[in-house]
Amino acid sequence: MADPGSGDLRWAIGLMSGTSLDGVDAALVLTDGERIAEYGPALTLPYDQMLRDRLRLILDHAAELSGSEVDLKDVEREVTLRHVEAVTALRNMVPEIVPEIIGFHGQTILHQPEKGRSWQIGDGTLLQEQCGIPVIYDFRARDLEHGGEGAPLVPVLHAALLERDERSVAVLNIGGVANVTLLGPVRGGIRQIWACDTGPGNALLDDWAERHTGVACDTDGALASKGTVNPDVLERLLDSPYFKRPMPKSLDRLSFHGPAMEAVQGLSAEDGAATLVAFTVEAIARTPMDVMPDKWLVAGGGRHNPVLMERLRLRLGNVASVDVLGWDGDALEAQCFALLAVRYLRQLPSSWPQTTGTRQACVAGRAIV
Ligand SMILES: Nc1ncnc2c1ncn2[C@@H]1O[C@H](COP(=O)(O)OP(=O)(O)OP(=O)(O)O)[C@@H](O)[C@H]1O
Ligand SMILES: CC(=O)N[C@H]1[C@@H]2OC[C@@H](O2)[C@@H](O)[C@@H]1O[C@H](C)C(=O)O
Repeated sequence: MADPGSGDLRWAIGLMSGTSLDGVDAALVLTDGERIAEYGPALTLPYDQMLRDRLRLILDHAAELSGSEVDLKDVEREVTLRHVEAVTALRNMVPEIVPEIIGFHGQTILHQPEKGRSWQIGDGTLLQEQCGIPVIYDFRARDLEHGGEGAPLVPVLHAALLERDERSVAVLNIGGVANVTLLGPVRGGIRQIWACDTGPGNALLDDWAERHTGVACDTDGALASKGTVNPDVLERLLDSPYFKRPMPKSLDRLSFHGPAMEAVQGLSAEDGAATLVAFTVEAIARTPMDVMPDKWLVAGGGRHNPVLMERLRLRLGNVASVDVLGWDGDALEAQCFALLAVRYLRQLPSSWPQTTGTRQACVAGRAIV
């Protein structure tokens, strides 16, 4: 429950639409930007197939776009309106709560940290006008300006939630892309935090499943559970300098797409799925880490895939879904952007050299009031 003595506590809405292109996650939390004092409701508003298809087309060609294309502007408006709907639905669940701020991530269509660029579409002004609540958005720009990767930003939330756990813990988010936050053991009241994107999450498997079954993901690991990992193909998939690079580092949804799809090309639907699951797991396991965690906690849609979870357990040992801690593993990223919005209001930093490679601690976001 909320600590009534904390003057900085605010109800904040966080909005995240991830690289899976599956829809908008929205969450309401009471936070001072340093901890979550109370959880409100959370929901996912799925994108319809037409919007998904249009987004995918844009994502596939984003590197060639200028930003002024009519179709891009139209999709950006559609995406923003889906976010307005998500805010409305969330507010209707708890009409007695008045949110003071919205943290709006937007939809990433291109992530090129090596060029100092990360492109999220979404119209913050339209969202603010439609919802009547101040909006914080453009969370990755300042980090990139200071030489950082612009991602991942979620470590600040993981660290806040695990403040009382003194052991070394790794929190995995397995969405379209997978990322890890590594929290070192607490020593003298201080703990080190490292982070990076580890490799693909579900995005390659989603594309493979869609190609072979027409369904947007390998639901409950149905394909992968019937397949066998092809070790030669797996080693080819892992033959990228990315996996040897030290943290911090980050990825675009399509970073491995072409070569990976080519590598699995000749495999059966089942063996391809099993091999892509193994790719996600092995990339996580091979991430260079200064400290080995005592346990691994898994958030994001990948934790719903039993084949992926079983393989993680076999490879890493102590693995559990974050839900065992009472967290909502589907809402964590949205909750993060609520926390980041309040951190912006208090001008607290949200990324550091060890989490994104930025030269200095950065306050994330830009305000529309
Ligand atoms: N029952 C299920 N079985 C298998 N996979 C599932 C299931 N439910 C969800 N997923 C996977 O989870 C993915 C969505 O995960 P999530 O919402 O965490 O991703 P995201 O937030 O869009 O991505 P990112 O974190 O990279 O931005 C789906 O695309 C699918 O691959
Ligand atoms: C550029 C971008 O949108 N990156 C996402 C993506 O999805 C997972 C992983 O790659 C992570 O780095 C990031 O999202 C989360 C919310 C983050 O910034 O922590």
